[in-house]
Amino acid sequence: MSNIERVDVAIVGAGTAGLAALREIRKRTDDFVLINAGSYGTTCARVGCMPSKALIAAANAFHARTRLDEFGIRGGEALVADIPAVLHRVRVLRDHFVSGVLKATEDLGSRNIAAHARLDGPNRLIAGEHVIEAKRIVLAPGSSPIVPEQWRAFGDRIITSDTLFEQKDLPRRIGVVGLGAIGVEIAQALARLGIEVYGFDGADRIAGVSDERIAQVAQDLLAQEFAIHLGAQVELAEADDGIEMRWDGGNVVVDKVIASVGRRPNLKGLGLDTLGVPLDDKGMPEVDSNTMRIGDTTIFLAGDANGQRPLLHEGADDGHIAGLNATSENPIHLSRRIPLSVVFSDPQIASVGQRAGELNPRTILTGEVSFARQGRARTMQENYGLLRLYAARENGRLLGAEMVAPAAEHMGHLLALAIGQKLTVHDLLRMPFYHPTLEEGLRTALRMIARELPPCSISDLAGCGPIGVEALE
Ligand SMILES: Cc1cc2nc3c(=O)[nH]c(=O)nc-3n(C[C@H](O)[C@H](O)[C@H](O)COP(=O)(O)OP(=O)(O)OC[C@H]3O[C@@H](n4cnc5c(N)ncnc54)[C@H](O)[C@@H]3O)c2cc1C
Ligand SMILES: NC(=O)c1ccc[n+]([C@@H]2O[C@H](COP(=O)([O-])OP(=O)(O)OC[C@H]3O[C@@H](n4cnc5c(N)ncnc54)[C@H](O)[C@@H]3O)[C@@H](O)[C@H]2O)c1
Repeated sequence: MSNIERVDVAIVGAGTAGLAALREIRKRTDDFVLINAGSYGTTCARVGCMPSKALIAAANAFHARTRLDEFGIRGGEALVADIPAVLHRVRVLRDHFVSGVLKATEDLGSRNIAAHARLDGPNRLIAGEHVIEAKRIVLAPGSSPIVPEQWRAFGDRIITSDTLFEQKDLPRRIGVVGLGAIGVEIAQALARLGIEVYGFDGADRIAGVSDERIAQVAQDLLAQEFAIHLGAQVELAEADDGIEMRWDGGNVVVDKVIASVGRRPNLKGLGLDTLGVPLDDKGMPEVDSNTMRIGDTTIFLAGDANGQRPLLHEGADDGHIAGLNATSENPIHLSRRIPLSVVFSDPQIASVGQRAGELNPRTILTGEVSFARQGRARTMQENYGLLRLYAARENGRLLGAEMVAPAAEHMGHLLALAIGQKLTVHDLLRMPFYHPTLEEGLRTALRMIARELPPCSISDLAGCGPIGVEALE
């Protein structure tokens, strides 16, 4: 072991959260080290957000052929998905995104240590040959896919998001266990590329949707593309021609199984037990989400590793807050953004603000729109899905929304702004709704709530009732 190295700040993990912390820390001090185990380039760019979206885009492009006939365009059935080429493109894009991320650390020299770090008390880290004493420490070690122990016997026939994008080709039949964000996105993409997909979830709703109606519509739509079994406990067994998936109610043989049953914070071996703070049964300390501080220590836990909001933009915010606090004398408390999540299925599944399950049905008004007959959605042949808005009964303030809808990513952002600005349904109805747009569907849902509220003036323009002509609504 070398001598003790003393620094102001040590960052553990060069993922999105760690790099966001690094950006803040570099503005204030050069006296830091960054320690990263394994590959650089971040989970998001290497094996997460970006390669998954590249795969989804290819799948959606191929799937478009199934609607061409209805547009009057012939010959779509002759198109072929060249899976190795699809996967190659995913990796080319992935490499491009990773190379962009690598620039953030290339000039760090000896301040960048490639090693696994563990705490050895509140201010000390052991990282390979290095012993580092730091006044403040930002821990941002991320999370890893969970693979049930008994499945490990199936070797590389069990795929996770860590290995999916490395595949050179894909087999004919794939089981997907866990239909959260990852499972839903990947299962639909693979099905659209022509693979027989069998999806399972132990819960009774997909993609963590809390609104029962939205969950049902999402499930019905996705079930048109691949088999969905909910409330299913799946067991795997060796079969002559693959892996047999058994559940209460049936069995099917597949070639490979994707484990998408969640991700676990990388806390094992991190030495949190040396901090002298209470840990819960998962080994997680209490973390203040406005400072990212662990208890009253000088240690900050950011990103997926704290298990609070395992999303890219939230991890970046965590890192930013942790980086600020790791270089500040007095704690800086920052408020968090309006919750927003988007699952990139087609249609997209999104939630913004408070979810149905978090609200008291007696104190809210609900408005909804089905996109089945919505004008613009019909012109694009994307006329499916449902959006539900929740507003406070007492004053019409928008509280949240859940949706499975075309362009949900855009409506989700618009609604997040409205909720953040504490706008009411009447305020929203005063904005222009261009014709013909999907946002006109949003207006329908807003009007539904407005009808339950006392009128706010003689006319709030868009709030006046529907015209009653489908193509104009
Ligand atoms: C398939 C997939 C798709 C996703 N899609 C989206 C999406 O569309 N939108 C979205 O918002 N989010 C998405 N996410 C989630 C998003 O990728 C994560 O929330 C985000 O990448 C977490 O960043 P992080 O900095 O916490 O962790 P990471 O980026 O994983 O960084 C952690 C780093 O710490 C290192 N490390 C771990 N332990 C140690 C240690 N002891 N010592 C030193 N280094 C260590 C790791 O090797 C890693 O380099 C997706 C995730 C996956 C897997
Ligand atoms: N578009 C996005 O924003 C996006 C995309 C992918 C991932 N992510 C992030 O990555 C994180 C991890 O995603 P994920 O989908 O792996 O986790 P998740 O926790 O969202 O979903 C896991 C699913 O697996 C199910 N499950 C758990 N154990 C099971 C079992 N034994 N059998 C059957 N089903 C089981 C759960 O009921 C749940 O529906 C998410 O929390 C999300 O924040 C986000």
